[in-house]
Amino acid sequence: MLEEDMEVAIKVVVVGNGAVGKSSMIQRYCKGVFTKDYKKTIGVDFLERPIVVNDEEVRLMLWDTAGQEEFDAITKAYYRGAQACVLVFSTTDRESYQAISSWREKVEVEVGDIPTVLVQNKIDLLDETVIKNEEAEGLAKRLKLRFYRASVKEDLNVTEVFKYLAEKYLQRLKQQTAEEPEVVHTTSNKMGVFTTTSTNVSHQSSSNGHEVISLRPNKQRTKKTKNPFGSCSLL
Ligand SMILES: Nc1nc2c(ncn2[C@@H]2O[C@H](COP(=O)(O)OP(=O)(O)OP(=O)(O)O)[C@@H](O)[C@H]2O)c(=O)[nH]1
Repeated sequence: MLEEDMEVAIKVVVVGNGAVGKSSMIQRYCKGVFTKDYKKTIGVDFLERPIVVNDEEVRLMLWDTAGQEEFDAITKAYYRGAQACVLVFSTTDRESYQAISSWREKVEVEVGDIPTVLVQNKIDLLDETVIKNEEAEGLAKRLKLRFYRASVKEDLNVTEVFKYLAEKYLQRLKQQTAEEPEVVHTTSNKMGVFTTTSTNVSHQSSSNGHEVISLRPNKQRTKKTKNPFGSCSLL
């Protein structure tokens, strides 16, 4: 167990070329909806969803970054403090597949090696695929990443992606805590990107610079989480 009665918040960045389905994935996961309209993300959006992983309460904070290079300067700033990453490409867009390594580098430069997953979205459009299965699997192997084929439209494998990342993150966190229990200390200003105003928040940083935001229990909030989408909010 992590510290009892603490809730861990994990900042997850979702990155990849424009129109691969990043916003749709986050909307699907946090709100349970899918829209056919394409609305280009300007800069960064953010939604959250609480989940329970191995009996731990975890709050996933999902950062939706713009895929267009014109927004690179803005989005890079938001990678800082990220604790997990989803790299997305589309079944019908070869360029988005070819760009994956460079997206990974952009994130790594800012935050180092964090739990990361590779997602091929839009597999409902497999008839129109421009990427062979072996190619996608080869990429995952080269990058040493868990690989999911998903369809946000059909709600295939979306939950699994985020569950995997949360598990992987908690696993690393426990390893670090077990190896170096004395280095968990409180910081006050590192996580400026989290705009929560709760007085029950404490920020912690572990030895490798990964950030842990622990939210002390807020009875009102934890009691009304029966609907997993109920407490999603767009900031
Ligand atoms: N067929 C199909 N279409 C999808 C799927 N996921 C997303 N789309 C569509 O793809 C288009 C782009 O989706 P977005 O979620 O806006 O893409 P994005 O990656 O956030 O794009 P940027 O904001 O430009 O970075 C929209 O028209 C979505 O409806 C899917 O699984 N299958």
